[in-house]
Amino acid sequence: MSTLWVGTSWKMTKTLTEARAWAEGLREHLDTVPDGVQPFVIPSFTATTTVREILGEDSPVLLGVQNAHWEDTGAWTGEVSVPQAKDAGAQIVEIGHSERREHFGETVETTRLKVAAALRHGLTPLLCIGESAGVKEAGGSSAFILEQAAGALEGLSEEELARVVIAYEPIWAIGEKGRPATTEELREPFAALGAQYTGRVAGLLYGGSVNLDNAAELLGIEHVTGLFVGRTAWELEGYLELLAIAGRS
Ligand SMILES: O=C[C@H](O)COP(=O)(O)O
Repeated sequence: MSTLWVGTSWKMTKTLTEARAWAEGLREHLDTVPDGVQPFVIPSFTATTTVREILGEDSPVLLGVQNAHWEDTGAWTGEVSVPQAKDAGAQIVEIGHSERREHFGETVETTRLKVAAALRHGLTPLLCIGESAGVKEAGGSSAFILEQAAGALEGLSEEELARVVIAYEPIWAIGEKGRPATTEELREPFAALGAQYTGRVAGLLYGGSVNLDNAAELLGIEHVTGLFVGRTAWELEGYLELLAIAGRS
């Protein structure tokens, strides 16, 4: 059985006090992380080093950042580079989340550059893809996400591809304004992604309104090898329960 990845991005939430409490709580419960489950947490940049220090250097919990620039250094005010993220303790770089595509001009081209930068520095790119409600209604979900993925992963060798994690997060299913996807709705896009990427990438995750009631069912969809979670995992209890659910899947 392949590893099940179960992780959370905190998006733009949590003070350092809150980040500390969550990370310390997780550290205390590490013995409950089931075998075969790969936990990861992606805090705001401000909490990266704090969470790294609390979890420790050799933690089984992987640590990520929510974005990083494709250049290693330079005059890019407001940006953080992959080497800087690595220096702060990150092992994963989240790339292309729909909120970044919508609000911050992320494109297929910038996701490609960022995937390459993460790989160049030995970090795991967590590439997010997902279609809008309009694309879904027009019947174009699978073609759209395959194009996003192919564009971002263009030119990679099989060895490099094997280090990439893909998270399929339909925009219509994400966040407060989203609605949970049904397993029926997800079967076709995952079949399309699976046909291309199962066995070639490190993980094929689902994200978007994952909760304690739908997590097991989502993990049962063919080709799904993990969950990428927002709100449900922001409370540590929710995250621990998701890890336990994955352990039973
Ligand atoms: O990064 C996580 C996803 O955007 C999902 O967020 P959500 O679980 O709150 O819908």
